[in-house]
Amino acid sequence: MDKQVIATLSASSFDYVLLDGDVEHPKTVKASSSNTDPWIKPEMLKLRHRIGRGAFGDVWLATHHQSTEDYDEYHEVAVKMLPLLREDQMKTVLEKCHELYFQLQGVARACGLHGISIINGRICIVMSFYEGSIGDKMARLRDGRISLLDVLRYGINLAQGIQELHSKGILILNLKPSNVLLTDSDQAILGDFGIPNILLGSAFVSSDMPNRLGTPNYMAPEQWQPEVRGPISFETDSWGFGCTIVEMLTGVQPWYGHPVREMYQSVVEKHEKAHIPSGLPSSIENILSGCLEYDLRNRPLMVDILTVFKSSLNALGDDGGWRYIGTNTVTVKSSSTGYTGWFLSKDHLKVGDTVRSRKPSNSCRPQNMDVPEGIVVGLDRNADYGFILVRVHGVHDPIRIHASTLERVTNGLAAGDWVCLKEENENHSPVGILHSINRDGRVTVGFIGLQTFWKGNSSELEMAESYCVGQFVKLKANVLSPRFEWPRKRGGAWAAGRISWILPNGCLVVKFPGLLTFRDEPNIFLADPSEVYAVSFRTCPKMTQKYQHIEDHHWTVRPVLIAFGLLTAMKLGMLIGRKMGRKMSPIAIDNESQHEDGKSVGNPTWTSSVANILFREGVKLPTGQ
Ligand SMILES: Nc1ncnc2c1ncn2[C@@H]1O[C@H](COP(=O)(O)OP(=O)(O)OP(=O)(O)O)[C@@H](O)[C@H]1O
Repeated sequence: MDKQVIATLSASSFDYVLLDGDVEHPKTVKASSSNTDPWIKPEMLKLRHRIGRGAFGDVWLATHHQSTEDYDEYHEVAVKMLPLLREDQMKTVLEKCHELYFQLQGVARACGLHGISIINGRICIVMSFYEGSIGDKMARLRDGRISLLDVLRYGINLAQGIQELHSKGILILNLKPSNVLLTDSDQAILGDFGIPNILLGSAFVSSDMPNRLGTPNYMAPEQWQPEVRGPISFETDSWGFGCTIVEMLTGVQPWYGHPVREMYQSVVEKHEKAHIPSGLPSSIENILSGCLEYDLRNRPLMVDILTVFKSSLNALGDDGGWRYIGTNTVTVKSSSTGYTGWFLSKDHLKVGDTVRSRKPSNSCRPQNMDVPEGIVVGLDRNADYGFILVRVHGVHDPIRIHASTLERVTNGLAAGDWVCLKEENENHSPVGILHSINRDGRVTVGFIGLQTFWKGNSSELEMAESYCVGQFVKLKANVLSPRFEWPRKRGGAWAAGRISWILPNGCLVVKFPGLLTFRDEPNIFLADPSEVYAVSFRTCPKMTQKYQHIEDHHWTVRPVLIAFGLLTAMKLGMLIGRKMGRKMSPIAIDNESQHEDGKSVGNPTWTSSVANILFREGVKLPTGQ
């Protein structure tokens, strides 16, 4: 028999007990109630009809009855009923909801949260009711497209709401037009506050509930498998925002009609993205393509989005048409370094910072180390991304250099460095990538095994071996059961693979060009950087290992080598045969002619040249010749 959850909410935590009972017909729900309590007694809620059914539960239109000695009020509310959870998950989810309730107090641009209840054993999030969403508005339009003017207006409202939640550390992870609600004054309001995140890891009673961190059409590459391809971060919402805006502009949902598996393949494996319509103002096109960058570090933050949307709205003419007001200050992607302007804008240099030349993205060695180490002594205030003055040891005058070519080094570390924890933690890979380091030493690191950033201090980290795209790697001999599947060659030895991509948590995407695969067999594998070592032609000690390394480059090496060997042997055989034939036949003919007419007997020129050839070829002449 199912158990009935009885919950008591207080400002600090939820207390709950489980009693035997029918979850569909709860007997009693005991709860404390005060002004600061999010708890709403279920009998105070009257569900009227269901508005919609989403992947993370149903939304109902309901009436909330509030009464005190002085007043009796009835409010229309929307109730999000979460899926039925297993008993052991209830407490965790209730605690998360409780925390969310207090975090959302005072947030202006997100749907108001009235409280939390439990009806029929299901956790209910009680929200303000709005007449409709952007999704509903699009559904009513003939072509489903929203005008650029309205897209910018709604986009600004939405970015403000997301920014408010981000400032409280909340990730939304479920941005889409149906989760952007519209007020009576046609303002956009954020209608979801990270419900996928609240439910992540929960065991649902119904097995068809997706254990997914969002709605597939809008999910960023790292969102599909945050522990493997993560971490999820604020920039994950930039992807969802980008998809939402593209849908508003085109009237077409990203990956519409595609099965979930195909969406995964397109976004995660093939690095595909929603199509940005052409003809947009360049600043909007630029920011949208930034939102849809595969590597989250290259995406803009909400603050960048807000700036661009606001300036683009100002640039719109009174008729809603586009008016040119200048070029965008942020470059899309630097061709020399491979970093986007959004990546570079995440850290601003200050006087006194220690800096060094920035490595090109995904490179192991710096291309030019103009500045191995220097101190910023002056900033060019006239340009956003201007030049700075750097004092370099041994150079008399400060060097004037572009800020984008430098990175800040704090306590010996810079964002992008490969690091490992001094004290190993079994929950995640020991090796990861540093994403940020504050001047006071606080760091965020992406590690395989963690869904979000590891946060700590630089004193807990040390440098680790770095990897780059193009390197060949092999599994370490002492790794008996690797974190990810790794292919073996004929004979059972681990194959060597080539790094084709590096994920933000240091996870290596490895291709095996030397592996002959058949139709459904994968040729792309993942690797934990702590479990592999780099192999190169130079470091292979023996000839056979060098050959094996070449063979690992491509599956055709062995067949081509065999074919080449056979061809050489055949050619050599034919050459010798031809030469032998040429040499033997005149002797035979001549011997015969000698017997027949005796004309050639005693021809010294012929006999000596034949003898020479035969001697060179090592053929023994019969005695007497
Ligand atoms: N506070 C609200 N007021 C009015 N309508 C709402 C409110 N919250 C959600 N809705 C509407 O209810 C419908 C269902 O919402 P719900 O969020 O459950 O579905 P979804 O967004 O499709 O899925 P998901 O569970 O992934 O969020 C949507 O059309 C949404 O616009």
